[in-house]
Amino acid sequence: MRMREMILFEDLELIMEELKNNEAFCFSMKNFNDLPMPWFGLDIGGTLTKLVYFEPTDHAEYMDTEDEVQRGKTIRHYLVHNKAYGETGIRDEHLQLDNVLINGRTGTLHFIRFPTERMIHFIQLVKSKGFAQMSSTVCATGGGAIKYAYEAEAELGMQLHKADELESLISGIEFIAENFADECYYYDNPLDSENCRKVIWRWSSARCSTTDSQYTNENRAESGLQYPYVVCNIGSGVSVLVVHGHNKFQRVSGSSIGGGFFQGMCSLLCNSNSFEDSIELATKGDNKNVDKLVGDIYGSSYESIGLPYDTVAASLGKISDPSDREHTRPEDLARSALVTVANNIGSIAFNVAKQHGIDRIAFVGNFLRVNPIAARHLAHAMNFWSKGTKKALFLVHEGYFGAVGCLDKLVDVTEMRRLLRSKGVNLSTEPIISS
Ligand SMILES: Nc1ncnc2c1ncn2[C@@H]1O[C@H](COP(=O)(O)OP(=O)(O)OP(=O)(O)O)[C@@H](O)[C@H]1O
Ligand SMILES: CC(C)(CO)[C@@H](O)C(=O)NCCC(=O)O
Repeated sequence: MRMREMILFEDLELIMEELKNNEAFCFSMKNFNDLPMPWFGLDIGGTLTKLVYFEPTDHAEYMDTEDEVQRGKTIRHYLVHNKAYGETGIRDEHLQLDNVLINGRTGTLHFIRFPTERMIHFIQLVKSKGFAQMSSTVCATGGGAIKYAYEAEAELGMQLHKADELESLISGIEFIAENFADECYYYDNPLDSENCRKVIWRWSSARCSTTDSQYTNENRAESGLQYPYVVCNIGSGVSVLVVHGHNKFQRVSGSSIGGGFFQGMCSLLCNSNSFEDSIELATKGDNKNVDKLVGDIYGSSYESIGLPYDTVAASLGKISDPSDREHTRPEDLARSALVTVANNIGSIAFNVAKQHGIDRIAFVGNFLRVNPIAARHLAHAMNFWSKGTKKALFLVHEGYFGAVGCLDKLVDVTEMRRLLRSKGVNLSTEPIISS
């Protein structure tokens, strides 16, 4: 088991080195030759579980077994024909990606999410629908891949291919952003309601070109997320990573004031029952009614240190007196919670980017789902504090990169097999070495 994880996640170069230097180094590719269709990537997070289903569309070319084709049909019937599963499962149809090439196979990526608190129920559902008996490849990441491993593996009688959540996150970002030109965007004039525009940011080409009317087609969007770049993942909690190259990254900072904190605050302060309700409230609110601004303290900007009049000086600073509570609107409180979380994360991400001399910061995670207010605040904060030198980038598939990335680990395996064969290395078909 250990050996399999090593092969899956260690750097390919390292394995090649090992093989060159140690003739006795022998391992089995049996398990990798045999990655039965269909493939699933599962990211079991602190709040949401993200399920990515890769549906092959090239059966004829690959002569999949009748069994595999049949399994595909059964899963399609349940997963792809529905947009909602029970009361809490949702398929994000607008994110579906067709003609994706993974591990040498072409197919469609489907994106599904449900609350992690339903995980045990999900395992039971998979069992009751008979999906567990079907041979398939399930890659899993996120804290829940460890926490629920026993239940999943014992109840379903299948083995999860486990992957580290941050490795998967970066792999997923790079895989999607390299393959889908319209994935990445930034905001021009983020806090200007009249002139705010989303602009596509090309990962690798020098030109921005799109026909999608929601985006402007500006040729001045130059190059995309080249190395190094910062990733700020805003899930339940926040992780900030510096990425120096392929498979080379470091988690340099984090914060517990993230998406979980926002929803917790809205639940307490505004009786909000869901993230969507909290966002709706925040959209109607004005944080200036409850937050104390620099202008409220100075009567103007604090120019000598560059703090504008409308910068929040103290979150919730206008409602410290108990008598203020009666007049406080839930909408304003929700907006304040949103802006506070966004500003705090913006400040951490900016300091990381500054400390490491990096200009591009990609913000991802489901806190940004249906949440342009937070994204625009982050964009403004990066722009303002860096005097326009650092850019906040956003990605369309927001919270799904971990799930895609753990699937994408299969690509490395195929690539490794190809490389080893090209070097004339004979692979053993003995069972995998453990230890
Ligand atoms: N439908 C939703 N239900 C609950 N939270 C949602 C929903 N949509 C967006 N969110 C926000 O997304 C956050 C979770 O984001 P994400 O799925 O990226 O993280 P996670 O993987 O659950 O957490 P972590 O990475 O910290 O383990 C929530 O805390 C909430 O702020
Ligand atoms: C614990 C994880 C990595 C789980 O995804 C995430 O929730 C997180 O980064 N939380 C913030 C922890 C911190 O304060 O650094």
